[in-house]
Order: sequence, then C-alpha cells, then structure tokens
Amino acid sequence: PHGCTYLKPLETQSELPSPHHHVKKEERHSNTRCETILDMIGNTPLVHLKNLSQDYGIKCNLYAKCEYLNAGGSVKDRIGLRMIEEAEKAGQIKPGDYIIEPTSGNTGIGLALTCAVKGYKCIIVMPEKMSKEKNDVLKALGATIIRTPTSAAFDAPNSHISEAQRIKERLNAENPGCAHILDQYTNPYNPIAHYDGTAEEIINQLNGKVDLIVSAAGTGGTICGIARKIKEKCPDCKVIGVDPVGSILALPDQMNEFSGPGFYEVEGIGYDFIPTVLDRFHVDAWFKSIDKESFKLSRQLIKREGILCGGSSGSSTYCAIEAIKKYGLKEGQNAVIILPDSIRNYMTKFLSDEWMVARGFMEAPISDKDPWWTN
Ligand SMILES: C=C(NCc1c(COP(=O)(O)O)cnc(C)c1O)C(=O)O
Repeated sequence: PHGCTYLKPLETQSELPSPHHHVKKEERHSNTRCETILDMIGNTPLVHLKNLSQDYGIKCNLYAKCEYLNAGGSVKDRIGLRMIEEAEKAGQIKPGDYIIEPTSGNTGIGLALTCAVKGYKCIIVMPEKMSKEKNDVLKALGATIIRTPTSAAFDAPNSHISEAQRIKERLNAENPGCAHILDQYTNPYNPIAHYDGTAEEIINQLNGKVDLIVSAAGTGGTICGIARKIKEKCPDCKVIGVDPVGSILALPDQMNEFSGPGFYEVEGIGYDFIPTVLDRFHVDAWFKSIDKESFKLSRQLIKREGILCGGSSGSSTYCAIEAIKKYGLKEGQNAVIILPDSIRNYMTKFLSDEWMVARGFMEAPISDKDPWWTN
C-alpha cells in the first residue's frame, strides 16, 4: 500500500532500472513523493567502506548497510511498521488503541513514529540505561515513557518486560481490548521484516554475491531474518552474530562466562535471556564485543567514512574486521556490516570526550583545543 514514486515517467520497460541499478545522485529522493514518512522505511543504502578497509588492510569489499537512514533513525523502524501492519491485517488493533512495548528505545521510536502517523496511543517502557536522546525523541513523537531499573532481570517484577505487561492488564481491565503489546521478543514479524526486506535488499545490492554478514544481536530478529534468507539464496555466506561481554546470547555458552561487571554501555544489544525470535543456531559463529573497542570503531566510522552511526555499529564493525581476518576474505569477496542506528541517540554519550574519558574508553585529549577528531 505504501511506496514512494519516482515522478520521472519511464517511457518503456527497457528503461526500468535493474535491481542492481546504482541510483544516480540526481535521481535519489530529489523527486520522491511519499504518501507518509512511513514510505521512507527500508531500502537503505549499502556504502563501500574504502578508507576503513585501507586503515585495517582489508582486501575484500567491505560494505555498511546504513539502517540509521530509516525514517525514525534505526533498523527497528522496519519491525515497528511491520508488526503494526500485520496486527491491523489480523484485525487485532484499531486506531485509538494503546500500543505498549518494552524496548531499549529504537523499537519504541519505530512504533511511536508509526503510531503518530496511524493514530494509535503509544506507551514505551525503557530501562534507565537508555539515553536521554531516545527519551526526548519518543516524547516528541507523543509517546508516554515509563523508565525501569537497568539492573532488573528480564523476569523480575520491575523489569521493562514485566512493567509493560502490568500496564496492558490495567488498561484492559478498564476498557477490554484497548491495549496491546506487539512484543518484538516473540513476534514472528520481527525476523520476517528482515527476511523480506533487509536481506533481499543486500542480496540485490550485491548482485547475489554475499560472502559475510555481521550483525549485533538484541532480540536477534535482524540477524535471524537475514540469516534465513541468505542461507536460501547465498548458502556459502557466513553469518556472524555479535554479542557484548556481559550478555548470554553467544554460542557456545562458554563464550558467555565472564568475571567482570555485567553492565556494558553499548545500547540495544545483548540480554540476560534468549529471546524467542533468536534462533542462535542460524548463526554460523558468534563474536563477543566490548565497549571500548565498539566506541572506538564507531568514532572511526564517523571520522574516516562520514558515517554518523551509533555504538552498536562499532561493535559489529570491530567484530567484522576480526572475522574478515579470521576467515581470510579475499579481493572480490563481499562483506556486509549492519549499522543499526545513528549518532543522534548518543550525542551526550560516546560522542562526548568527557563521557569517554570518565569511563576509561579513551585518554584525555592532549588539550581541550584538540577535539577528538584531530587526534
Ligand atoms: C531491541 C531493540 N533494539 C535492537 C538493536 C540492535 C539489535 O537488533 P535486533 O534485531 O533486536 O537483534 C542493535 N543495535 C541497536 C542500536 C538496537 O537498538 C529495541 O530498540 O528495543
């Protein structure tokens, strides 16, 4: 039902751009007309990381799938829209209802954006750890935001998951059927959105030649949806999952043993339980990520490629470089990193030198006249 239309009339079938058509700058978006901003979810660009490849001596083609260029600023816009569309199709929700979701923020923004356009009331339940920037975007989109303790275990009564359930029950007690949790942790349309969308786009953008895909996991919807389609169309492609130290998503389980604090700063990835939508066996190999290297790589993507990405993008990029070296990807082979969200969510966090220095993620700049991008 959605779809941007390029206004330039195509005279004949032969003029239809092939799926591998490199859209020229003058064609892209300059004449796009959309019914709503929801049409600007999906079809994100795949960008060649030439400078970073040079910096790390990478011989294969290294690409970034820039999911931060979705309408709401993250990969989770895809599932926010798809979960609502499927619930509408199934007659489960109607405009005016409450859509409630436990989230680390980006799924919340994707849902709140869709709710704003379609006329739903949105209630987002988000752990305290998540940034003020996400909170402010959600507020601007008209969502009601409830914050929960970061340290609460997923099944504790004060976790974001339990709190969302309580709010839903209370609202339905007053007005039966008015409140719904679409639930990204169990909803099949979470991975399906990536099976149908993200994966197909990558395969088309690389003319069907994909040798490695690296994605950091939270619910696991992105990596599982992509893995299922890639294994069908590019069976030799390696699918690499990234899980932060302190989380338990990686396999084998021994990788998840650690002695340090369970807390990590990167937002959106890793959990203390295995989400239903995450089929860990679809992933060929898991790599563990740490905060310091994640933020270092995010800052390098910004500084060397002009790619204004978030912290988990650095987690995936760090592990992608490790994986490319481990598997010896050669010239002509294609590696893809999923970059889930943008710098917007972390302006007062990893983008701030003070914030980074205070947590030991970087040395204090030589002088305050030398902002981070000069050293
Ligand atoms: C689970 C949520 N986010 C997932 C996420 C991910 C992982 O995406 P998954 O498809 O959930 O595995 C990576 N990076 C960032 C910045 C994210 O926000 C959420 O926003 O509620």
